Amino acid sequence: MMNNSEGFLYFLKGIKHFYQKKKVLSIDELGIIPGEIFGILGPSGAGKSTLLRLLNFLEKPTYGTIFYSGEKYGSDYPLPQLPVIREITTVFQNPILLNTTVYKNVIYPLKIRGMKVEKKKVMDLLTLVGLSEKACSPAIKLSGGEAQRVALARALVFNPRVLLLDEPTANLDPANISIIERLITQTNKTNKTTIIIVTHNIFQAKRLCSRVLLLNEGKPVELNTAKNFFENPECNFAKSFIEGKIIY
Ligand SMILES: Nc1ncnc2c1ncn2[C@@H]1O[C@H](COP(=O)(O)OP(=O)(O)OP(=O)(O)O)[C@@H](O)[C@H]1O
Repeated sequence: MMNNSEGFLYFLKGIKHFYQKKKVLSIDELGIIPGEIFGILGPSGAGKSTLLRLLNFLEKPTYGTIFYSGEKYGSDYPLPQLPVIREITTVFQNPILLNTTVYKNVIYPLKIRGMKVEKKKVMDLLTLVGLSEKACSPAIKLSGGEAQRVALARALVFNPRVLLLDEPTANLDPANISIIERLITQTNKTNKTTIIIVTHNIFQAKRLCSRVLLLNEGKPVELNTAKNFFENPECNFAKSFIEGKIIY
């Protein structure tokens, strides 16, 4: 099969995804560049979370192929094996924490991967998210913003190759948003982590992303550099979306 996947970490080709008989995603071609921060925008129900689920290989697309790191996965191929899946991690909007301490939550991914736990590194990470003093506190007693920061620390502790973020700062106050955004940028710069973020917050996308994709009703409407998208969008739908005129 001919493809243009070269140079991309992910390359989606002929993706169509259905829930029951409803087509919720339809993407002819989409490449994600290694080391970029890629934003997925769009009204509610546009298919953003579905796209993230496919990128995390939580489910197979109904049709089409996902090239990841040069290998083919998708409707005609099996899902990746555990070592590949474990390179990728998702932080959800309402993370589920284990009913134990903050510290044990953060080291959990190291344990299941059989990786060494270096206490100092874990504590440094907790300091970065402003939670070193709560390392021994039960995770269930945390506020929403604190829980979200633990979830991010837990995602970053094993230095993932891909970090998928689904509305990571929805419902958080500006202080928490800024801690999380700083860590996202820093992780991308320091570790060259490829980061794909779904956000309703166009200002956040503008602050963080190198490129953005605008989805509507499961289809790409505009794919552009963040700079061009926000300063000079190509299509009217994007213009209206940025101006907050899309009602959803
Ligand atoms: N498990 C599922 N079963 C059936 N339909 C689903 C399922 N998950 C999502 N959908 C439908 O697929 C469509 C896309 O949903 P998705 O959650 O990907 O949108 P979204 O852009 O992330 O929306 P939001 O911004 O509201 O989170 C919606 O119409 C939704 O109702």
